[in-house]
Amino acid sequence: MSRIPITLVTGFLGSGKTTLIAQLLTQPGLAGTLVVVNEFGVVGIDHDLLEASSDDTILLANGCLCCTIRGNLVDTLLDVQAQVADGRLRAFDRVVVETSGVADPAPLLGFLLSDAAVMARYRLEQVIATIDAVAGAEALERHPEADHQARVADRLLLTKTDLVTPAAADALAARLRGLNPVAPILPVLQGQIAAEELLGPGSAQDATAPCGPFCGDPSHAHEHHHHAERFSATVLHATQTLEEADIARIEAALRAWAGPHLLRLKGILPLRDGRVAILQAAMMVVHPAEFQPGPAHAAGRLVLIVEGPAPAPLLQALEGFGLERDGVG
Ligand SMILES: Nc1nc2c(ncn2[C@@H]2O[C@H](COP(=O)(O)OP(=O)(O)OP(=O)(O)O)[C@@H](O)[C@H]2O)c(=O)[nH]1
Repeated sequence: MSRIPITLVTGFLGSGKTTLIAQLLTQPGLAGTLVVVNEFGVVGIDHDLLEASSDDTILLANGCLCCTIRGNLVDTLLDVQAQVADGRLRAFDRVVVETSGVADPAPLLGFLLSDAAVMARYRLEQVIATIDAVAGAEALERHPEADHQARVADRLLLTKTDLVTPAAADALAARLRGLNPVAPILPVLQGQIAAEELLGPGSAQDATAPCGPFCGDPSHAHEHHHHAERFSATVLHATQTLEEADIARIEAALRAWAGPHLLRLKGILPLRDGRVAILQAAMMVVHPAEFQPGPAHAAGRLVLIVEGPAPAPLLQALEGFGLERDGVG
């Protein structure tokens, strides 16, 4: 059974998460989506769109399902699977989770990645953050949650650019690039974006993104480390293919070091046998590596987002596997 991809949509209060998701749901490709939201109705669902409901899960006319988080996200994700299994809920092939605007997504990623039952049925595809061009800079300044949301995202969506000058939007984009040098920044008006542009394999596996976490173009002057910042983003390039046993050793090195200082780690490492190993971690959780058939000439990358500078002993250990730091911190 193939695992169901999860896209986490994070972003500060009022930054346009609901607008984005509601717009995505109108697109035919997303008909089999289950949307999980924090509060009933936050997806702004027009009641005409509602077709049926079971417990607190509602079926929208376009075929999407929408449910509210009961207890915690892990319980909800397992519960909806149980509902599908016993026929109470129609099957779904994608999950979009709208997190609370004030939630720090890093612990949430940790919970997801650490739950074996969830990870057996689902896979974390990507994290999208909406950043409000009007209020975003202040939110980043005042709220560590907003800062974390921007740092851990695979894609940053700059919303409400119609309400600010191009110079202000550029200044915020530059700031975001400083916080998260590896995520592409996409301006989105009223949530209007083609699902294909946004969803899909996710950056951890998306070696072809124009300038994503795995941007390999040396002409892109990413600033990967910021001494003045509390956090650093470090990108390591794979200079060689690896054996499965090497991946186990890399996981062990990461486990020895993971902790609350680790906001997020994502990696795609090519193996000698043509597969790739996908690594993901957040906080103290290092999810067991997943092995997939790799795209030909997959460019291996590992991105570390940590509080403080990336620890030298870990970088040294990773260097032993041919993972070389991209740029100087
Ligand atoms: N002008 C303008 N308004 C927008 C845009 N995107 C969203 N909005 C408006 O911003 C307001 C907040 O958007 P929401 O989608 O509810 O934001 P949210 O992140 O889901 O908010 P919370 O659920 O409170 O965290 C709504 O009134 C939207 O219509 C945009 O690109 N331009």
